[in-house]
Amino acid sequence: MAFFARPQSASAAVKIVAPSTASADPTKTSPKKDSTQRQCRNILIYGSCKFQDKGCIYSHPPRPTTPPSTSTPQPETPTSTAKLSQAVNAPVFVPRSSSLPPASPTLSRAQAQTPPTASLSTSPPATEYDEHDPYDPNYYISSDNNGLYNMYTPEAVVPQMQALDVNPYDKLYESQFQPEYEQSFEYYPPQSTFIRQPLNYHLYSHPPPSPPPSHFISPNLHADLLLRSEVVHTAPAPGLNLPDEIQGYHTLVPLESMTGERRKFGNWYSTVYRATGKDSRSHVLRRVSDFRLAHQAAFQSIEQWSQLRHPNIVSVHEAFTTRSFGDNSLVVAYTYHPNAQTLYDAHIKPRPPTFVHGRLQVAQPHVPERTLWSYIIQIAGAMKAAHDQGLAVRMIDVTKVIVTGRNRVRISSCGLADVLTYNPASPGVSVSAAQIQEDLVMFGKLIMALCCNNVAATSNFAKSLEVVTQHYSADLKNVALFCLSKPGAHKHIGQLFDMIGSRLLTEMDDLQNGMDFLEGQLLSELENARLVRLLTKFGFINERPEFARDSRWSETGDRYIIKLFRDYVFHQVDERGRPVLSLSHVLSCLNKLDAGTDERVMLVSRDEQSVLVVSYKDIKACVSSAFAELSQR
Ligand SMILES: Nc1ncnc2c1ncn2[C@@H]1O[C@H](COP(=O)(O)OP(=O)(O)OP(=O)(O)O)[C@@H](O)[C@H]1O
Repeated sequence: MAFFARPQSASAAVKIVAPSTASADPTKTSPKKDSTQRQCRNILIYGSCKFQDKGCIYSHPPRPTTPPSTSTPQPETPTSTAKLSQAVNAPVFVPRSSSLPPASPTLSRAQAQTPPTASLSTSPPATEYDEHDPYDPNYYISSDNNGLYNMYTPEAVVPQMQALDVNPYDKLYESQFQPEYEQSFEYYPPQSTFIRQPLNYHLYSHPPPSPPPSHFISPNLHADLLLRSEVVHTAPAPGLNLPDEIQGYHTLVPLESMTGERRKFGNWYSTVYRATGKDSRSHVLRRVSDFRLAHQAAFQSIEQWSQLRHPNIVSVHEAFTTRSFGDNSLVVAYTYHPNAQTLYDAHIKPRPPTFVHGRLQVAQPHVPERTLWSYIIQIAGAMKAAHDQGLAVRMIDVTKVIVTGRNRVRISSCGLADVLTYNPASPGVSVSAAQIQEDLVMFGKLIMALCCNNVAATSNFAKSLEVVTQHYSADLKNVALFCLSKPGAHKHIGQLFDMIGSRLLTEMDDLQNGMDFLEGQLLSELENARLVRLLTKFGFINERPEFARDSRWSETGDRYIIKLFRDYVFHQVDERGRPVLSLSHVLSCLNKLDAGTDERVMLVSRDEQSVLVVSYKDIKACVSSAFAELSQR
């Protein structure tokens, strides 16, 4: 016999509690007690009973005029329909946070609340049992039918549980506990007694049959982002004798080797440092040593560059002079892009020979054309933005364009050349036509250098053009030739976009695909913070040592629900008793809990004596109220 406790509210939760053997249900009384209602066996066997008038306690119906029928008597008409229909509306669990008192999940309290009319003793008579397939624990294991699993959604589970008082164990129970006297006679209608269910582990919701969605970003992206965040924390090598602080920037770390071969920046040497600014963020300081600023007006261009924001230009913040390095230095501060490398380092720098297909090879692979087009479009876009603002880039070089992500390039060191080559004779920052043309030529040289893997590609122009023709499309060659062609009054960067029309579309497609990919990756991590918060709450609430002896804390009300839910999420076993270690199941349960969905879940106590059907919404209320209670203590 099982009970559906009468609801005290309109809660959606249904409580199903296993019966106590000490139940007072009249249907479970010993069969001996109603023996006077039963027909005497002697009547059946011999046709009469010689003890009929001498105290036989069984009933002795008058002799029939016709022989008694040998057919099996019809079972009692079940009166369960009405009772079951009441049980349908029998929710009981009310979260503690609600105004009504919670239903106790403990057996005794549940029994106290249980109206006899909702009893599962209204189960169909035994004759109906035979229509059911016998319980086969391996049935679900061997089946790969997806629809089968769908049957065990929480919605489907409740009615199934109610119908589950039919199983072959009934017979076992009967054979063990019915007196032999009654066992040998099928004449007597079987008693409606509760049969203890073996716990059906199949009724736990299974993980989805389809492969679970990924809950984490791809390992490559993860490694890339991790590296970037790690790089920010690298410490400077000792003994560099760098200033502790300059103009509010501190913790300087050089981003390039201070020794070995160094290229000149115009007539000067420059050194790039990472430094932490007043805003606690990392910045790049490009220092030009031994530069004496003659005119403060030279900083005007820096002002203008600092207002230009473009995705392919490293943002300029400020410029100043300093003697902190022991000389007269000019410093320009830029945005820091962790783990960036120059185009030179990425594609041109000679690499040590490597084994390819078992052979030692030194050949530098050519930059793929698609990548080159992407670079060209990005740099051209940056140049156009600068030119439109009346600024010339003046430093378009493979060592001054940095790669800051997958195929993502930015022009670094903008504005520096303006300060270094400031001419007081032509004040103002308006860009001259010659500088614009100069930018285009520099751009042409950069394309040639990337195509030929050689910074000095244009010094042997004919040979370089041959390489370009051999490895790249005519469109690419035309773009390089256009940039390197003679300056003209009407030659400008906008014309380049007219030449590469369809390539722009390809680049746009790639960009959007990249965005889709990143959004997908973001989506997979979207819930993680919420789940950590939830798990933290569980950690705070479950099994607190100071309440270990306080059964009111852990074994009743909200905390009990949380405890059972914790078991449901983490401590499930499969039908063979093996732990279910499905991350997908954990994440899906926790997500539903955090969302507080109306979906119901079946929680089973550890002793398998109580079953609660509770919605995630209710469990969420339990967690909130238990946590609130904790935080108020
Ligand atoms: N804004 C930036 N964010 C992060 N790293 C940068 C930034 N600007 C430059 N770097 C890095 O600093 C290092 C030095 O840059 P630099 O422009 O000096 O290149 P270089 O190849 O050393 O040229 P040069 O020999 O002229 O100094 C490079 O590794 C580059 O990737």
